[in-house]
Amino acid sequence: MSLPPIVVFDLDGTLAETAPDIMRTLNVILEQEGLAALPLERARELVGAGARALIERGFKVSGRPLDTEKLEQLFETFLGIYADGVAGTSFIHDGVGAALDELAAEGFVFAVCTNKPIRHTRLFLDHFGLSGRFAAIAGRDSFAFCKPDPRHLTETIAQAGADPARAVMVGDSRTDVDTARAAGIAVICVPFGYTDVPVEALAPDLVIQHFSELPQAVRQLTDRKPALATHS
Ligand SMILES: O=C(O)COP(=O)(O)O
Ligand SMILES: [Mg+2]
Repeated sequence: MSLPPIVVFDLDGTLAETAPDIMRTLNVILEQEGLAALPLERARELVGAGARALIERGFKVSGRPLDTEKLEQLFETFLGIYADGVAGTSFIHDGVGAALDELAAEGFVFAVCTNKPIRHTRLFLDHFGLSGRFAAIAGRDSFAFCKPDPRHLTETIAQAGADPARAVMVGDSRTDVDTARAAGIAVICVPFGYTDVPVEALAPDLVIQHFSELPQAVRQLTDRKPALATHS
């Protein structure tokens, strides 16, 4: 018996457009602190490394210093506000469901590996009725490490009970490409997420323009690798 092949998805900017709700939450915090709200376009450079980094980056571009204690306090505030509006105007990208159906029919299993806190990740996926589609869901606080640490990805794959030799990561940022490379796992990028450089510059194995291209891209990257035999 062999372990199933797997596609591991990043969440923010990859499976879903979540920036409006994330930026709205950040802006509540900035305004509470007497700073100007930032436009949605800034999401490409601000989102991608988790909520703490988002707040730090938001203060930095606003020219306001932020000490560790204050950051922790604002982070707690962020968690509460965002939990109440995690799926306000966010949406799942077109073609995700059909791509999962097609790959599932070929024996693939799926997981989510995101730097979003696990609480928000579950709230979000539950809202869209997607939680049941993933064999494992790992947020930034699910383990003692998170992307770009490759163990966030490899432990997610292990938790899903899948074959790391036939695994593909799908992401939108340098963090995802760095994580996959460090784990020795193939990586596909989508160009519609949150990155300050074009994804082509990150040199992923493949770039897809739409989720309708995902099944073919995944086949291309997993086909020639033999399945690892299990020892049980
Ligand atoms: O919320 C973030 O900053 C990052 O989340 P992601 O890992 O799903 O892109
Ligand atoms: Mg992302």
